[in-house]
Amino acid sequence: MGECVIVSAVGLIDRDGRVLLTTRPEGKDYAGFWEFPGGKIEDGERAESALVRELREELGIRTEESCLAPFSFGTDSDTGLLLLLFLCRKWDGAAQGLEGQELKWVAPSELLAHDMPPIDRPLAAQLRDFLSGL
Ligand SMILES: Nc1nc2c([nH]c(=O)n2[C@H]2C[C@H](O)[C@@H](COP(=O)(O)OP(=O)(O)OP(=O)(O)O)O2)c(=O)[nH]1
Repeated sequence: MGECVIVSAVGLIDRDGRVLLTTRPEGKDYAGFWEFPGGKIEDGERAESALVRELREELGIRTEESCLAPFSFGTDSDTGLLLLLFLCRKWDGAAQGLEGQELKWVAPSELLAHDMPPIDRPLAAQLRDFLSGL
């Protein structure tokens, strides 16, 4: 049994109700797949501070822990990955792909039309339903 890797990720929701997806960089797991921005939580780090840090490093936007609302989580039994998905509607700055990743603001109904790692698909479906008021 391998280690549990915990990842914090976020559904950033803009004023039009669209969600930001970004591509996974070349050379990493699931390269080219669409994902929610975020990354691994470092030793001793809180889930929310990891996200605030990742959003600054990867997208150049600033947010605060109090702007991150826990939404859902998913697990991958093959890899032991635990993905914590937060939602955020408030940040400063315009998101840019600082690590060469592509960015796309996606309508909730279009989320599942994107290739995503398996752990993301049920989360994307929940998010679509939540944003559509189902
Ligand atoms: N950020 C993010 N990672 C995801 C998602 N879905 C999913 O399976 N993952 C996986 C891919 C990776 O195995 C892991 C995240 O690791 P990462 O590569 O982004 O983390 P990191 O920036 O700390 O990377 P590194 O230290 O390994 O370079 O979670 C998702 O929606 N967002």
